[in-house]
Amino acid sequence: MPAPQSPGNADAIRIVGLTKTYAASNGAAPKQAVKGLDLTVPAGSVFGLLGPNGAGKSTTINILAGLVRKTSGKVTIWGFDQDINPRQSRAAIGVMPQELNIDPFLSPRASLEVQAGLYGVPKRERWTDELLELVGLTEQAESYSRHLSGGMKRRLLLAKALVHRPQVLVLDEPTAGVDIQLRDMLWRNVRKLNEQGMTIILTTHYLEEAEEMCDRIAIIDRGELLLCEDTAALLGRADSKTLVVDTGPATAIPTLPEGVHAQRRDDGRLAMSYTPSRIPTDDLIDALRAADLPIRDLAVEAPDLEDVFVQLTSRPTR
Ligand SMILES: Nc1ncnc2c1ncn2[C@@H]1O[C@H](COP(=O)(O)OP(=O)(O)OP(=O)(O)O)[C@@H](O)[C@H]1O
Repeated sequence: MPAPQSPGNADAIRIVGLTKTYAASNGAAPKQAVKGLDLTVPAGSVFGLLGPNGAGKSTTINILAGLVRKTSGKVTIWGFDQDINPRQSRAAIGVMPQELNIDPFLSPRASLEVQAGLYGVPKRERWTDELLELVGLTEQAESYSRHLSGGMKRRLLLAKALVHRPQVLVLDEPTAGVDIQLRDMLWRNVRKLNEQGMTIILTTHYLEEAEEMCDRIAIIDRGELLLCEDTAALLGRADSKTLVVDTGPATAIPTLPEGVHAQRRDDGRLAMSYTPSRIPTDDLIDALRAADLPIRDLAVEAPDLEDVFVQLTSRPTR
């Protein structure tokens, strides 16, 4: 697949002042799902859009995909303003949705051909065989899609999102409820496509996955942006560490500096959580020595994205 052309600037997506209010229906009040969102996704990045349930992630993605009409704001995809150049901005993005919206009576090959037709991809520019190969559906190419397993349907959705060779690929919760093999296949493909120059945007509830895959992460909550940073910088924000020490057969917890939270883990090791900006690691070691505890082995556990997320939103992801 040829590397996507540059958008003429460094941003794959630019969102300015985006709002979305769903109209009142069935007695429910109008719902403002997105409240003035500003967001920029650099070209070539793997970008994570995270947030608790109801944060406005799907609404934002559906606006990018042209499936939901924004209330106000400006959305530019690969340099094309959605309002001024709707066709080009739509052609620059491919979306793998959460729902398995596949025509059960079409084969995977026919689904891809129909999708290519919808995007106006000329026959000679189609890459149906390559796509089937990419997602591992060559053998099932001519079967009815209704006979595919759930995992195979998801793979077909990925292929469908790619028929028009978009510069930006959006994956909405791509691994929710999928098995490890499919997850590995997805991430291998995502890495490959990204190496070829495609910008990837993904939402996920699995923070380890975001931490591993994304080089930049935005966290939104209640329709507003809480932060948008490189993953490494984001992880550096959490001012917490855990010192885990094998103190031998001892079970008592020694006197430790104030503010240290200590517990014995199931394997007998002493785990001490502390705030490194306030309590030097040395003070913990000194406290163990003062209590005559041997230090047979020790490890420092760094904070992960889950810690940062909970600190920022005061809620777990689910
Ligand atoms: N069609 C709709 N009509 C009315 N309200 C809606 C509609 N779609 C979403 N909402 C509301 O808008 C808010 C944002 O929803 P959205 O689906 O964008 O969040 P999300 O971050 O994707 O959440 P999740 O992680 O649960 O998928 C929620 O309060 C939701 O109930």
